[in-house]
Amino acid sequence: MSNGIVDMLIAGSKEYSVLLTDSQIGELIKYKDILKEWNQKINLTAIEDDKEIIIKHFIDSLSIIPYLENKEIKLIDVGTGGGFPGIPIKIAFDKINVTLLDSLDKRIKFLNNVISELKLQDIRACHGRAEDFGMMEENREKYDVATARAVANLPVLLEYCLPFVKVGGIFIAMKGNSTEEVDASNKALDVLGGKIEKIENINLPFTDAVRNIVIVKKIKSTPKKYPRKAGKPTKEPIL
Ligand SMILES: C[S@@+](CC[C@H](N)C(=O)[O-])C[C@H]1O[C@@H](n2cnc3c(N)ncnc32)[C@H](O)[C@@H]1O
Repeated sequence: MSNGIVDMLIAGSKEYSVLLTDSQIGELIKYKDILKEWNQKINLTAIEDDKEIIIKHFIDSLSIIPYLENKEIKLIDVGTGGGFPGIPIKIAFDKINVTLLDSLDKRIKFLNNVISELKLQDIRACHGRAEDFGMMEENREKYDVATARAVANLPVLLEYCLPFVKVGGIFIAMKGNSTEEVDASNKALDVLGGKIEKIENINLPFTDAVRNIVIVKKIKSTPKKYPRKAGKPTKEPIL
């Protein structure tokens, strides 16, 4: 294990007040190795360098932990891809119950392999589209938190994610510069039952990059007709 990347992981996560144990660090490094190995066979990430994986995938994923309540919450990560932010959050914050959702089955196979290799508990990887999954009774308004990073623009993401969130829960969108998307989201927020609680600008450690964390509070139940059928939210966003 290279000390350079371990030091980076420790220092970077500390910036977000996340103090990793030796065993959590070991799990993250093992996850990185499995990610790199599977990335040779299936497209999981364009980022292949160890340090870049640590910073742009792991530390970035951990940046939302300060916004989670410190109790046994249920979280769904929509469009999780290679497991971001859901898997680093699960590793660093063990008491959380995580559902990873993605529409590409080969990514789900990878995620199931990570879950079994790391012996992670209270986490499942599901193959499906947010539009279909969010209509199922067992998923509808059943989560305290929904997250999404690099999946779609905010009006579309609100339609994908708010149906999963209980009234009183939150949706956390991880964005670059979110100003235009936030401006375009008033109607979607109103229709789907959300309200922007805050937008945090945070610096990604070891880089000049600024990230926007958009926290949307679910203030009323989402009408049953949303999400609309698969593909419709992107083709005709609620604007
Ligand atoms: C650019 S990747 C981002 C992956 C990961 N969140 C990250 O930040 O590295 C977007 C992922 O969202 C998934 N996706 C896109 N639309 C989706 C939908 N409607 N329902 C579920 N997954 C979706 C894609 O299959 C892809 O894995």
